[in-house]
Amino acid sequence: MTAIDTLYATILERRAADPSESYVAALTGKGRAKIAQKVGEEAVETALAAVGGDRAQIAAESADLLFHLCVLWADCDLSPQDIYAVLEQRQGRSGLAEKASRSS
Ligand SMILES: N=c1c2ncn([C@@H]3O[C@H](COP(=O)(O)OP(=O)(O)OP(=O)(O)O)[C@@H](O)[C@H]3O)c2ncn1[C@@H]1O[C@H](COP(=O)(O)O)[C@@H](O)[C@H]1O
Repeated sequence: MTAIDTLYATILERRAADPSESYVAALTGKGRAKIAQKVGEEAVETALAAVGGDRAQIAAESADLLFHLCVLWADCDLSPQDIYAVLEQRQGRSGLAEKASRSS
């Protein structure tokens, strides 16, 4: 099990928790648009940290991003395995071939 699988399992458990005791439950209760907004904010913070070049900050922002992405997947009824399956389908294919297939 990867750290993402473990985190995702925790998120599934916490979705139905008391929102006053659980960030996952509180954010989930605000709806998918709010979760998606948080993913966007954390992605920007990760990108800005990368430009700044502080490796510890990049790692911390990346962890925030992955966490919020997992909350979003859970809300969309997608599991990490669904994402891994897409990544595995792309394994061994050139990124340029992938790009060409998307634009055709
Ligand atoms: N990995 C995380 C994790 N990463 C980040 N965060 C929270 O994500 C929030 C987002 O950070 P921001 O700086 O954007 O803060 P904010 O101002 O509080 O956010 P908003 O008010 O805008 O929503 C912070 O409150 C962090 O604590 C996390 N909260 C929970 N987890 C994991 O989820 C598990 C369940 O958490 P609870 O649901 O709180 O029990 C925990 O045990 C952890 O394993």
